[in-house]
Amino acid sequence: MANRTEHDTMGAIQVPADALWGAQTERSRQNFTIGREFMPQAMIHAFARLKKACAAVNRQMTLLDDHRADLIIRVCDEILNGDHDSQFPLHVWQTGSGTQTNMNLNEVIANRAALLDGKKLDETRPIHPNDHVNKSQSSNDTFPAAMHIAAVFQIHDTLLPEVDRMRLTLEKKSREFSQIIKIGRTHLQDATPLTLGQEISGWEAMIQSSREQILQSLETLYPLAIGGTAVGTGLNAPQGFGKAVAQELARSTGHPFTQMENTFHGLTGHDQIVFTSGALKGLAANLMKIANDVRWLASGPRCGIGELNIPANEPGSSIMPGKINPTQTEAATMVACQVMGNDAAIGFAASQGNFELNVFKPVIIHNLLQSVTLLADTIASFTSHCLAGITPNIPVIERHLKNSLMLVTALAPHIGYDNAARIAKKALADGMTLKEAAAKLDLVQPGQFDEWVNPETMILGRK
Ligand SMILES: O=C(O)C[C@H](O)C(=O)O
Repeated sequence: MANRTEHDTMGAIQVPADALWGAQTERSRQNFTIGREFMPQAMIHAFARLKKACAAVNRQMTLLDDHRADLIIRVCDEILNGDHDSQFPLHVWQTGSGTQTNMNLNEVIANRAALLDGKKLDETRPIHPNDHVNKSQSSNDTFPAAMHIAAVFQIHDTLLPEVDRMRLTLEKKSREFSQIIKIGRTHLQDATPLTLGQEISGWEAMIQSSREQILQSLETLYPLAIGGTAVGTGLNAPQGFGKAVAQELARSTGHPFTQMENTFHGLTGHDQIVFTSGALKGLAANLMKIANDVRWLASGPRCGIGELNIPANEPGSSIMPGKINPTQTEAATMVACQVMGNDAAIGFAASQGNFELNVFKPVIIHNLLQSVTLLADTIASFTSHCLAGITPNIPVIERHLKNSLMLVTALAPHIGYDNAARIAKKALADGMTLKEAAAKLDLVQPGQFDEWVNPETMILGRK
């Protein structure tokens, strides 16, 4: 493969001839071949938005001439358009400040700008990666700002629409099944009845609650560290630079970005991402619980609980003919485990770093964005391929309801807890119905029993 020679302050280095990146990216590419995780595209695009806003503000503050600012902005638009996705080859496992990814952006923008300006990739570029593209900036304030921007976009554009769709699907199912009375279960034991609609309304409310918690977390992400430069003081950036860049981003993206009140905090602490990951963990916990309930209620088809039918999407077994498995719930619960693991890694990483800088930034944003993507995708899949197709298995639901011993609870106000317990125990021990046991013990006459033990009057009016 043909190479060209590029230079940085360390000296010369060979770079693939047509690569838009330069010497510093190439050094990272060679020095950090760790794992298979690359800097997420959402981060690259967030950086492009940020560099574009920085160029606009540098121009307003007369630090960049029109020609250079226009070129930088044009390249950022091309990056956002996906034209240069292959030019960002760096791994997550690199310097903890993300400097090499910041320089990857600076170099690609400078080199592509040279081509747009009619020059060659031969270092005669009109734009310098550090002096112009990185003007008034450091990795230490741009990388954390890009982390927040990437998280906001990814949550807003991919996760929230799927969360909404799942909630609406559950709401529809809850309404559809509002008249189906079934037995409740607590501690995995028979309990008093409720409707299937009420049971699903609990799941719907859990998803709504997660949605609200995620929206609260977005509020913590809008403030950006930009303007703090190397240690938070803003050295080499003009007064008001960070505020103006945040305003420009708010104008161009429609998200209410601001400059963080304390930029020292923005560089050295990532509690906002810990908080956001906590909200995602809450969603993962709710997803785990709902998917588990669905697969238990659908267990069988002959030897399980069997109260729900779920869509038969694919053969479940390579050896057992005709077997159908609850595969969507398995994917969803695996994702929930991964999100909880990511949350633990984010918590550890955010608690680290010394003095003015947290140097665990790439691992923090890699884990957060992976959680968002996995949750968005699995929720979409679980909703379309499972939840939307759930139907009740009425004969099984009715059989379980009639068999349940805990309908006896309705007798307690009439004959007392102790007598009601005697009826339940006798019915269980002698294999008879509650009604038969009540008559045998001479505690409740059959007519009274039918009047008092009526599942329809035991579900109250809620939802
Ligand atoms: O890359 C920078 O702008 C700063 C770097 O992370 C450092 O603090 O050494």
